[in-house]
Amino acid sequence: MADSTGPENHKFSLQEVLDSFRVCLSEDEHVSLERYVAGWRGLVKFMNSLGNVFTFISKDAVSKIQILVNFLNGENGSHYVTIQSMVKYELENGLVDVSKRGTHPESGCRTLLRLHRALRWLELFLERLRISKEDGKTSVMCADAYNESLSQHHPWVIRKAAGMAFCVLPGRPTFFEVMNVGSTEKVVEMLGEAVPMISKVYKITEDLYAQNNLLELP
Ligand SMILES: CCCCCCCCCCCCC/C=C/[C@@H](O)[C@H](COP(=O)(O)O)NC(=O)CCCCCCCCCCCCCCC
Repeated sequence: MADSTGPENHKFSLQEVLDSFRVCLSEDEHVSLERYVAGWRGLVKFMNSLGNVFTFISKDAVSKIQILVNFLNGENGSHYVTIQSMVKYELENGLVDVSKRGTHPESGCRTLLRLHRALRWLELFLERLRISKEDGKTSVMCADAYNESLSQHHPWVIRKAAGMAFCVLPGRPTFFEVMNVGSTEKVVEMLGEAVPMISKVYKITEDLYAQNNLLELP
């Protein structure tokens, strides 16, 4: 009998989540917003399964995901099919606050930029996890990845709170177990495939934002 439980109910695997970032790319390197957002949804679910201390992080991610979902389901949804079409549509129609926050504080472009910056953190963190040894500390990997990327965009108080959350991250064995991918070898293999895909999505988005001068949107 076919599995009728659907992706929401069957046992959570990080592999499926990371797959979203593979399938969000079309052959001509357009990035599907719906699948990008689906990837983030899965990541948030994973993060929530690690404990309540991460709620302040996931809340922010969830509200950003929701903003994008509203655009996707809204009357102009056809312009939000890919990140490329979203950028074009919002810029051509003056829907982005470019230098300071004004009439469009929650544009798709600035909202996605926040997730995009966090994707760089994810890429760096997963790569550290992939090459880590048995006694590797997830808190250190996470903090190093954060300091090298996302932290540069955060004020002191957020950096402090993030640092505290990292300290209570579960250790590498628990982390690998919660991923629900299988043996350590399997996890490493899965990460070996996922990280380059995430890098690719990151790079395409980064280039698109750079070409349109969108990397510092308020
Ligand atoms: C698994 C450990 C989770 C560590 C997550 C590391 C990221 C730390 C980010 C701390 C963000 C704190 C919340 C607030 C952020 C906002 O101020 C800030 C700016 O927004 P604004 O311009 O609208 O004001 N927002 C952001 O930068 C967006 C942050 C989005 C964070 C999403 C993190 C999701 C992490 C998913 C974890 C999955 C781990 C999988 C690993 C196997």
